[in-house]
Amino acid sequence: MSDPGLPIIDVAALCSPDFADRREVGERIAEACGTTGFFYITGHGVPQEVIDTALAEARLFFRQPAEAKAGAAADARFRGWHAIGGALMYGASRPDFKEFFQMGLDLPETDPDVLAGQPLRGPNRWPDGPPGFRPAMEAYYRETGACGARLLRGVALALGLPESFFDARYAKPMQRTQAIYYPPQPAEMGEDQYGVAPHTDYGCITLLYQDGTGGLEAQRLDGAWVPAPPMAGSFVVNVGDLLERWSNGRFKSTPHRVVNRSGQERLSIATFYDPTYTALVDSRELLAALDLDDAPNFPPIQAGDHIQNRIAESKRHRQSIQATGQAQAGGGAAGR
Ligand SMILES: O=C(O)CCC(=O)C(=O)O
Ligand SMILES: [Fe+2]
Repeated sequence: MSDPGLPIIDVAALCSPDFADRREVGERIAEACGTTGFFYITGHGVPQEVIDTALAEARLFFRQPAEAKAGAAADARFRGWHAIGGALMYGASRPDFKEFFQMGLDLPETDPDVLAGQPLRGPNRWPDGPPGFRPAMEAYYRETGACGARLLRGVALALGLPESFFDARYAKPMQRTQAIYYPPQPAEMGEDQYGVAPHTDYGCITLLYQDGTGGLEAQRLDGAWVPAPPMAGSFVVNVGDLLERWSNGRFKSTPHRVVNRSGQERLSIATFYDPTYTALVDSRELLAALDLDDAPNFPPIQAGDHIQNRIAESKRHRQSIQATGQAQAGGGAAGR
């Protein structure tokens, strides 16, 4: 296992009955989040079989012809399959060279939040095949969500907050789990063609499992881009915008990107583990809890509104690029 130069944290002790053990993990998380905002976790408790099965089934799903995948074409809530050309990061000049399948908290049409038209809420959308895809993705969603909840207890400790701080704010999480497929990228596409253009994640924390291909890069505080290569059995975790806001800027939402220069296909599965839509992200809570006089660096915002705003921003950007004829691929919907 080569040293990726980013912190590797064994988080198994977050489940220890001994508070001192849990606090020690919190300290390591504080160190990582306060610097790169990008780290690897081991001892995460997600069974390897669940990960391997989800990767294998996702690979089978993506390798199908477009017509088969179109049966689960993304709806207005972003659930389902997004074809290539569907995502354009704010500031990028070309759509990301990737396709993806997104699922979230599976809510029936009769759910009060769905009835009220809360953005991104609703039932998942499934393709006809492969038959193992749905159960594999559902297991992955469940396990990585549980892992996200455990990890957030460590993040709370890292911020000097009660361990349970995030629990109530995740009663109905905006978890989005996304299988992402990067086709082999022809070299002639040039340097400004990204798998995912530089961006920060919109929510709190992201847990990412990547196959062995490589291509993910994170930006250090000094501006340098460093590789975050695959490390078998571990997740890459990064801080998103909402955690930066909640922490009043102590933890940074780290820019990252994917450049697939391998000549091979690449597969990853990201879980954006984000709060209830209506959870108020207010850094004054942290300042009060820690008895600090610092001024809040961000105005309070509803978690879902921030995520929705960033998706809308990315969509507007895509439309303006397409209007000026710069984009090489089109269709689908922007964002995640
Ligand atoms: O596929 C990856 O390695 C990263 C994907 C990513 O950063 C994203 O979708 O936000
Ligand atoms: Fe990302």
